[in-house]
Amino acid sequence: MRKMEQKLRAGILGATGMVGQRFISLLENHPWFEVVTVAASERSAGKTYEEAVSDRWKMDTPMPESVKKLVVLNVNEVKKVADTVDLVFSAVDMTKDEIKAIEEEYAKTETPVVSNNSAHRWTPDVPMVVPEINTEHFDVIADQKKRLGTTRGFIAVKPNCSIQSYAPCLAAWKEFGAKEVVATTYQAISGAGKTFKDWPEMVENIIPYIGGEEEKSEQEPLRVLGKVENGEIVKAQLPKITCQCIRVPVFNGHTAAVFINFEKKPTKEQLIEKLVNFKGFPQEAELPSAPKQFIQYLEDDNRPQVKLDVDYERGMGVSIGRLREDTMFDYKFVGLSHNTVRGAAGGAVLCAEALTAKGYIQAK
Ligand SMILES: N[C@@H](CC=O)C(=O)O
Repeated sequence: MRKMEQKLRAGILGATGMVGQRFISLLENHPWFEVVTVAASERSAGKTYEEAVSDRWKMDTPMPESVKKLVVLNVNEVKKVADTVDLVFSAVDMTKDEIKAIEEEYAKTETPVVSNNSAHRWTPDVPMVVPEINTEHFDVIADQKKRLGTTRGFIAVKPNCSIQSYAPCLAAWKEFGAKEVVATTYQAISGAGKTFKDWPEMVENIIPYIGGEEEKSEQEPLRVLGKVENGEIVKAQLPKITCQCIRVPVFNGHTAAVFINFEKKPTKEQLIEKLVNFKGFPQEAELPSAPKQFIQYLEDDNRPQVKLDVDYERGMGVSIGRLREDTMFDYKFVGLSHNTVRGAAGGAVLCAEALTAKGYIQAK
């Protein structure tokens, strides 16, 4: 792993919410980034982070001492926040249009923005990256900077949490030409920023609707698998994906049950071999948050299980199991990933590490 002479100063936008808290806990003792600024809505501004969050801390590790006394800044005071940092992680909770605008404002202060939000996921010159799959999409940053009129400020995003338990398989199996995918996701309540305490109706319940989620789950893998053409990302045409997204009474961990057809049907052994050997830039560059093994394949019929497997590779790995031939499709399988680590803050931190290692983010 590369050593940093001086850590980069990081700010967290939307620091008091569930994903903001996850950023803070993942960045505790991070070798490259140090959280120096926390920003949130006007309601929290002026309080210490500890006061602003008080009994709303939802992580299973204690609030890091290093952030407790930081005074929360107003996220709308863009220049004031940007002046204190080298990059920001964004988990702001606003309308899509407001997020689009404020993330661009931050980029225009020459501050790289690495965002967990969906607002810019389809902006043509904004890369949406799973670092094991498509860091070549960072190439569009040069065109984005021209559009924004910046020299170092830009926006990069990570995709939705729901796709992380099956999209990596599609990338690993690219040479077999996946052509049709039917997926059902079983999504944890932390994806909605909730605990069972603040969402008691989810106890022993299933809700078959998550607003906007099915479109994201069907379309976003295609952008991740797409290519860069003339400074823009052009999405892949295949596979066709149809998806149902269901909220289940689990705290952390999104599971997906997937059926798949290929152009060239591989053997089960070939599929497993591709999964377990799949790696990318994070593993080659030994990025600090990279899982050593991105995808594990579990042979037992009763795996992956949320309780046993959600924290695989500190929540940064993906667990696949139950791969078998199907009567209507070529194969079916089950995938699991940690929705607030790999699927949210952890995915964004890995993205920022890849951007730093490739020279897109430096000290101001
Ligand atoms: N929208 C998702 C969160 C993913 O980023 C969910 O509700 O689970």
